[in-house]
Amino acid sequence: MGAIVLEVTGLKKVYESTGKEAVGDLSFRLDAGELVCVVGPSGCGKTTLLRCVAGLLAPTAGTVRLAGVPVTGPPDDMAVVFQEYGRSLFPWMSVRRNVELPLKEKGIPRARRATLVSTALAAVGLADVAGSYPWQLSGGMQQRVAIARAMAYEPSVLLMDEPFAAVDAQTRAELEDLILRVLPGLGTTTLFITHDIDEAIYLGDRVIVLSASPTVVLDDVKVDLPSERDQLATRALPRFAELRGHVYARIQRAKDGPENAR
Ligand SMILES: Nc1ncnc2c1ncn2[C@@H]1O[C@H](COP(=O)(O)OP(=O)(O)OP(=O)(O)O)[C@@H](O)[C@H]1O
Repeated sequence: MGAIVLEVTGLKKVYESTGKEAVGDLSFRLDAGELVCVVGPSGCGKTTLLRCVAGLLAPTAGTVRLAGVPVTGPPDDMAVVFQEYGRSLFPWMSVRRNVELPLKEKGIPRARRATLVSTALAAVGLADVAGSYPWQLSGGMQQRVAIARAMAYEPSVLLMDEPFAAVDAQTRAELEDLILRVLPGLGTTTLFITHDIDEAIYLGDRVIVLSASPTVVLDDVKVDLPSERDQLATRALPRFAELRGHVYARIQRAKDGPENAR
């Protein structure tokens, strides 16, 4: 494996307004180029974790390091794809402009921007709707625009917060395969949050299982399936079923809280 790209150490988050301890004590690391999925019971602090990693929320204790540098605000070389595609795209900007905007802010020259935008839109199969507006597209297409925007940005780390939770099952499978197809070529390190155990195993090199809140890491499961994944063949493998059973059992126990889950 490559160098450690993302390192979370002793992360704790207490929301001061309510006194709620959303994240208890989390530590894990991601190596260069890995796609690591995070699963856990509902309300266990997955989104809180992602916001702390993204530098959008200050942790109460602990650190997040990106290539060894502590994260104290949104890092330049990180991109985030949220679940709510409807709210993450600007409705008054064309698809092309939406994808281009962060590249402008990054200071990338016009010609290079045009190449990056065209390449990303072609990779997600949206080259022919570059001039359309987000509200003219289906939900799945809008989420593909958000993925293209993240890809074009060429981040060293990509964070995805239940990005496919709001699309139908068929679109979801297509978007999962899109991720598997495009990310390896970018060399991006990805933290992918999902509540779907099958999705976590299908996509991940590893699956990190979180306990109920206050959250700790219960398990860090290596997904030892062939790296070439296929919606039907991979999910039919006996090893896939074993991994699913293992993670499922972990989460069931995790619902009882960290002290009962080990
Ligand atoms: N801004 C906030 N202020 C106070 N409490 C919050 C805030 N955001 C989240 N919480 C609480 O922190 C806990 C963790 O919430 P979070 O959204 O991080 O969990 P989650 O695992 O992403 O949830 P889900 O699986 O339902 O998406 C919950 O009890 C939630 O109510």
